[in-house]
Amino acid sequence: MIVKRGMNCQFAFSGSKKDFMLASSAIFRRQQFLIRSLGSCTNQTHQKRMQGTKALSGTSLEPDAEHILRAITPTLDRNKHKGMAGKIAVIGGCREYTGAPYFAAISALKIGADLSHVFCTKDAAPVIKSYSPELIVHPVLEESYSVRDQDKLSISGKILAEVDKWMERFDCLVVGPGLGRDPFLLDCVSKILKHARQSNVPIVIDGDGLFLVTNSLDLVSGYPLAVLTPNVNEYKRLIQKVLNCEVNEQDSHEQLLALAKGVGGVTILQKGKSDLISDGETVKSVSVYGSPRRCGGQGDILSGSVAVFLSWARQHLSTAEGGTSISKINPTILGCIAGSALMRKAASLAFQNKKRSTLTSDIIECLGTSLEDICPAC
Ligand SMILES: NC(=O)C1=CN([C@@H]2O[C@H](COP(=O)(O)OP(=O)(O)OC[C@H]3O[C@@H](n4cnc5c(N)ncnc54)[C@H](OP(=O)(O)O)[C@@H]3O)[C@@H](O)[C@H]2O)[C@@H](O)CC1
Ligand SMILES: Nc1ncnc2c1ncn2[C@@H]1O[C@H](COP(=O)(O)OP(=O)(O)OP(=O)(O)O)[C@@H](O)[C@H]1O
Ligand SMILES: [Mg+2]
Repeated sequence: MIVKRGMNCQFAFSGSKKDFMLASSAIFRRQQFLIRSLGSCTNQTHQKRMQGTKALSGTSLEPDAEHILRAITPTLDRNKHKGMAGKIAVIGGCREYTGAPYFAAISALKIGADLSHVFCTKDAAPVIKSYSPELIVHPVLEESYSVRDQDKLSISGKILAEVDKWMERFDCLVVGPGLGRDPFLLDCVSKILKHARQSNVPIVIDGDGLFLVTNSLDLVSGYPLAVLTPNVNEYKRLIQKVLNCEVNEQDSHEQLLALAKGVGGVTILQKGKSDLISDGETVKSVSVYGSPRRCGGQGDILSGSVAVFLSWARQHLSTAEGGTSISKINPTILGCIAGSALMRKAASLAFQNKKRSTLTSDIIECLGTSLEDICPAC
């Protein structure tokens, strides 16, 4: 029996010494937990207050992501026509991977883009179409095994022409989810990247797209509308290639800044426990609590989300009258902050509902509610 005497927590205890130790250590742990919780509440309140004043000033590391989400998400207006809320294209999807391009493309729609295209290999297309009738799927890419050497030049020309027909209409490309690493296919995608760049179309590069650009940095170097979204492995490869050293976790901000500068000022979103974002000028961090589930495909949701928010940020900045509080921030950075914060909020919500069985599709189902919470549609 435990009797609590007053506030100083002394106990009358009947039982063995071992029982007493166990019980008191449990109480001690509970007390510590409460103290930590109080501390973190105070910290959070303090942090919120700080965010209110500093978040958008460019000096704060952790920006007010909700404010950014509210500012850049377009209103729903009956005068708008189809396409005005964003047209996104994902270049990815091969024999092995059909989930990744689907996750990226459907996430873009679930957040609020009007049209989402997927350019994938011929084998992957019927599979991706069967996941969703909402996606516009182009079975245009080819892998080496299906192309004779003598046909490569003409086929690559046809692929490029097919993508070019659409290029100028897209607000953003996502290149790489489930793309695979076939050399002929990657060669065609290099050409698509060059055309996108010539047309000033923003590009989010993820997954195997990062494998491609890490080996051919010229494809993105110096292009301010390029966003790279590396995971731990992809980041390591980029650091080795660009800075010729190993990842340094002690100086992670400085190293990310140097990496983004080293690739000519592209924006890099380094995914992890906290997401770190830099364009070579500034570093921002998104640490909104996400989910402890690490199922595959969450990076794909992120790349589709960043594509939408980056398009919306550009649209917002081009139409905003005078200086809004975020008008001086690079739209690629705004897109990354918004995409990362929403993805993490949705992951947290999905985990509350599904716990260990949380899957990527559960997180996608929470994207709408999570955005609605921050930024109601009406
Ligand atoms: N459903 C689908 O279609 C999906 C398809 N996807 C597509 O797959 C393609 C390849 O992408 P990727 O992410 O598997 O390749 P990459 O980063 O080289 O990792 C390879 C290996 O590295 C390891 N590893 C990974 N993270 C680590 C970490 N944090 N810390 C330590 N180790 C870590 C881990 O190896 P392991 O633990 O098994 O040794 C992992 O298996 C790409 O196109 C992508 O879009 C995915 O989007 C998922 C959903
Ligand atoms: N340790 C972590 N804690 C919380 N969130 C994390 C953690 N690691 C990654 N994330 C979040 O999960 C998302 C996907 O990151 P991840 O590193 O899993 O990408 P990925 O490996 O490219 O995923 P994919 O399986 O789609 O290829 C990011 O938004 C990131 O913020
Ligand atoms: Mg990935």
